[in-house]
Amino acid sequence: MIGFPTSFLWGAATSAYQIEGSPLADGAGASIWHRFSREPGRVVGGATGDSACDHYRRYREDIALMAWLGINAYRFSVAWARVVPDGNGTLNPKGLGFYDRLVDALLAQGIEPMLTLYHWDLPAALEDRGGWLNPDSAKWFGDYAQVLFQALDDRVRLWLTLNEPWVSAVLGYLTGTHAPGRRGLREAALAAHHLLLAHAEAVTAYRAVGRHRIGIALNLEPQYAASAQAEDVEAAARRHIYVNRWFLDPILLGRYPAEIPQLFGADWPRRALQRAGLIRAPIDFLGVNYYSRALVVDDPSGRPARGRLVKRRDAQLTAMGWEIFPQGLTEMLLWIRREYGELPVYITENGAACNDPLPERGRVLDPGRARFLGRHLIAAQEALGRGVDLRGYFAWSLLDNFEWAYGYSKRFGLIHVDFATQRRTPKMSARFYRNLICRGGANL
Ligand SMILES: OC[C@@H]1[C@@H](O)[C@H](O)[C@@H](O)c2[nH]c(CCc3ccccc3)c[n+]21
Repeated sequence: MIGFPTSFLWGAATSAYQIEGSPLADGAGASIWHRFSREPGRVVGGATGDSACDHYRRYREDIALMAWLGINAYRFSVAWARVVPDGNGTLNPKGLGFYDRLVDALLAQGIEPMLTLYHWDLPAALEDRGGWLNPDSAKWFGDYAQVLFQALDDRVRLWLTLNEPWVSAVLGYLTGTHAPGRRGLREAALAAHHLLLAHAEAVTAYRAVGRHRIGIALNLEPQYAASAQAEDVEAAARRHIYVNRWFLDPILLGRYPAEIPQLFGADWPRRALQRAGLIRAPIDFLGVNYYSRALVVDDPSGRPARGRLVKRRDAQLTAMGWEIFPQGLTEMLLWIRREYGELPVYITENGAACNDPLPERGRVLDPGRARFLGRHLIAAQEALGRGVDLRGYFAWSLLDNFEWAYGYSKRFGLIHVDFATQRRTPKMSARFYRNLICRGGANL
């Protein structure tokens, strides 16, 4: 088993709305999650990101924790509405100033910033103009990206355009469980298309001014048939197109999978097919967010992929109910290489929600999370040994934080946060990860 390259990035990941708090401070505009979390019934316990981890004010303390952890990279996202409060127009220097200081403080600790331009928190003012359903959304995003390229490309060398556009489109516009909470197959397909055009707009803009590397972070999930029955095998194949290829193909091949218009039927935006070619703006690396696999049975009523998810009775699950399945990471990484060729890859998210005990005498014993990380790093090492050009791993998440519709009821952090006092307590898994990084991932 070969080890990890010495240049390997050992990181941790977060996102703006989930950790920053102070959503309207210093001239920031509201985001769709600021609005959505205030709508009754949308978030467990009626929680919002008003405080979250108070990272907007405590970022220096958190960077000191990153230094203690020994990570050499940190993935974070920029809140679009801090930098451009109405989404497309006047800049807010104070908003940009926060990220300027954050990047400098990271570099001062020898921590490589990986910046996600968009992690679901669209400016509310743009939602009022149709949001991702408006064909202008790609240009809005390109203009915003340009601002950040100008301001930070002298220090940020790893850029991500979007975090999981599939989730933005499906949970935001089909299931309605995420902001902006709309429900419609046609809207989801249209939003997805505009998100892809926005990604391409930003990559194209970067090619004109950027000196480093840009990619995108996708939630990728291997789909397994729950039985050998033909109808289950076909359902898993359909869901593979729906969850993985719907976005990978346009981004990396410049065309939608042929099966996608069939899955969406009359709800598929016809013009999308002609414009798919615009989406293939070559990227420098792919970000893979891996958590679990899906086990699929045929479900003729399931829209649009006509497949339903099941769990094995003996499956080990995280506190999210997701099956712990490390080999799926190896298989996904190998599949990407077979299907799309040699492309540098970073695991931009991997982690587990666990029912952690409360801190006791400054310790939080979360052996399940340490074991999850270890098993997935072994799976990553397996892929490396079989030729995958894996450049880094970002644990989700540095801190317990606002877990979207679950509010603060699900904890993914390496570091425990007491949201009442904002006290941070590194968990056992943080020490495990720290020790592992110290030895460069040897003897996993
Ligand atoms: O749910 C844990 C994390 C979120 O906190 C991140 O913001 C997000 O990037 C992220 N993506 C996934 C996997 C895809 C997914 C997203 C939302 C709900 C279910 C699955 C898991 N996570």
